[in-house]
Amino acid sequence: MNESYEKSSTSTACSTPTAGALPERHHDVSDTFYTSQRKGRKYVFRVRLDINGFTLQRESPSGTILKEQTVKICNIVGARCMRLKKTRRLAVASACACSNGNPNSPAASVNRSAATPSKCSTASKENYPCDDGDVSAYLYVFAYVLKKKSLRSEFHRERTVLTLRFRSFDTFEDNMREADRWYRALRWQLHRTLESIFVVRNEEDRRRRVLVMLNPKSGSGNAREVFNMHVTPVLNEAEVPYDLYVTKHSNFAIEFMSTRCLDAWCCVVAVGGDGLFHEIVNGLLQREDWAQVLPNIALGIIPCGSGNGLARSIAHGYNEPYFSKPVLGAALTVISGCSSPMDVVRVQLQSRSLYSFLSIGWGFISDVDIESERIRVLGYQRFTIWTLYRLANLRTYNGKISYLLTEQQEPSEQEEDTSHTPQLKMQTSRSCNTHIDKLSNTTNNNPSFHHSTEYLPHEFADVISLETSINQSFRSRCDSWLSGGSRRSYYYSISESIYHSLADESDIAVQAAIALENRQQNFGPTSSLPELDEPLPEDEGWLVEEGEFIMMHAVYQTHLGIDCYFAPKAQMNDGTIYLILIRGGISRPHLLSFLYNMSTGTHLPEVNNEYVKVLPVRAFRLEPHDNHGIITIDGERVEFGPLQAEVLPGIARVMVPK
Ligand SMILES: Nc1ncnc2c1ncn2[C@@H]1O[C@H](COP(=O)(O)OP(=O)(O)OP(=O)(O)O)[C@@H](O)[C@H]1O
Repeated sequence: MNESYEKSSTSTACSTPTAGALPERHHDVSDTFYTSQRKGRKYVFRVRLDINGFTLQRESPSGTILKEQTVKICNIVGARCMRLKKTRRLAVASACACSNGNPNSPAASVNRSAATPSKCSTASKENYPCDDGDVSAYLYVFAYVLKKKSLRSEFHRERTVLTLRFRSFDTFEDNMREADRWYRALRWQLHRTLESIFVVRNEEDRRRRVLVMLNPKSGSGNAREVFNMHVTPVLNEAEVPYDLYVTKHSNFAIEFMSTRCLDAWCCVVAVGGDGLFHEIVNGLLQREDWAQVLPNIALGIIPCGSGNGLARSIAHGYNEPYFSKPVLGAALTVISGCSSPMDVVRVQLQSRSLYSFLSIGWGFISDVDIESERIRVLGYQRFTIWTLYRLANLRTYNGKISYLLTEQQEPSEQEEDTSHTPQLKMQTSRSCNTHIDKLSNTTNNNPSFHHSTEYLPHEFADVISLETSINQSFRSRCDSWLSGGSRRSYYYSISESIYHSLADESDIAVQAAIALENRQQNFGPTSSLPELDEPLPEDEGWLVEEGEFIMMHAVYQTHLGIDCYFAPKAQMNDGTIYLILIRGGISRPHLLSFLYNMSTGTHLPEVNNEYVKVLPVRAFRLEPHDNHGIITIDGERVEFGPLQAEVLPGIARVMVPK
């Protein structure tokens, strides 16, 4: 959807172009625009931008308001001021049109200009053919609005471009100043809704960027294409600077996160599955300075794996549509600037301890998760197929599970109210495309941008792909994000980068794993549990379940996968592990019904019964009596044997939708 409005040449308000920043207490802007349609009818619009977003009021000639539309600030990701690239024919045909779908309309041209944008500066005139007679400046506002196709259908996000055309003044420069004033007002409003994690307290602080960690082997192996095609356009629209690292082997992300200086980044986004996110969390908690780093770095995920339990749980928890465009929703989450505390579970195995954000499994579900790896090529379907196979060949496991029940708590109110943080300065508060700076030669406020390659150690330098940067030109960014396959863009395309994945058994991958194990020290919060080989204290209320089990699954997010609504009561930071036990002896139809209903979250009994139990706990210990079986943590296989786990409420921060 695109909407285009032209600034009336008879505008009344705010018609004096102002070059500098807006005064702090006056960031609302309003003006009169008009649209005209093919049949020649003109509509007058009052357009206002304030803390709520854009309000567009259509007026009758007598000044009565006929219709009001809003584009909410929470749905707006960014804006661009540009000079429209068009041929003379289009210039004539498109004047002031706002008709949707009109190929000649400026709005329709937005999409084309996204492909070859006319960078709006005097210099750009030389590079791009412009209609010399048109001195208009355009403000394109990008929003992703919640829509429903029909009453019955699910909500989905639809990209909307609102186009405002400024042409009250005789020169392009003056019109651009006016467009830029609106642009700055919008940036101001957008920044007000950001959390402190995305802002710096004073101008001396180092500018920080988004660290993107991408696993090219996630899911069906198309994470790079997904990122290029669906994520970078959104990051660019929102002017979010980022650095992309493509993992070379497993444990790459652990190594990176645990050993590198992370000062350059305000958040880490995993483009992959839960396994990659697990590596990121564990890498961070293997740092000696974890206590300083963890609260100051938000963690995000773009779902490209085969399970995607965390991404689904985040979307579910915030009523964000997931199924139509999961990657788009996650990309919008990343740029939302919002984060929430998230529980992490500390797991003690016999040989080491590690951290988990999703689940610990023993038995049926873990068997399916790991054994179905051999049919990974089928994507998410591999789980369904292997579930049926395991059901036909049911196994039971003998063991003892001890646990400490928890009181159900309200989620902690740790989120700061940062909606009004005027003393803070947004890290990305200056756009590289604020052409007005070039036009008016205002270099004084130019912060010195640090390109993060300066923080790169040599061994990682070859995997960075300089996809985008706030100080690169818009043109080069477009080249890089438009298509990994296009000829023009291949210089920037990561598919042409020197990245080569390494097989797990390759020398480098093996050496990396050994180095990691040798170096592995566990920092992170200290455990409140006794050592794994020590008895549990009798006076602390530990309870025990013992015997034959089909499975034990401990979960702390709502979803284990996109359609596995496993723990409906779980919340991101409720300090609770949901321990779900299925005992041996359960009938196959009962088990089948449990498994079948997992997709709707109706598989758990209201009241625990002989075979199925749901136990909200804060810690537990698993002691298998067999010497074989599969144990998974966050869907990844770990050593088989006894383990114990305890919840660390809200110690990490995860990026969430607005
Ligand atoms: N370049 C790589 N080559 C091979 N394996 C890798 C590479 N990068 C990461 N890995 C490993 O791949 C494993 C799985 O990755 P990831 O979680 O991203 O995808 P997935 O398993 O398909 O998704 P999910 O965990 O949601 O099921 C991780 O444990 C990680 O260690």
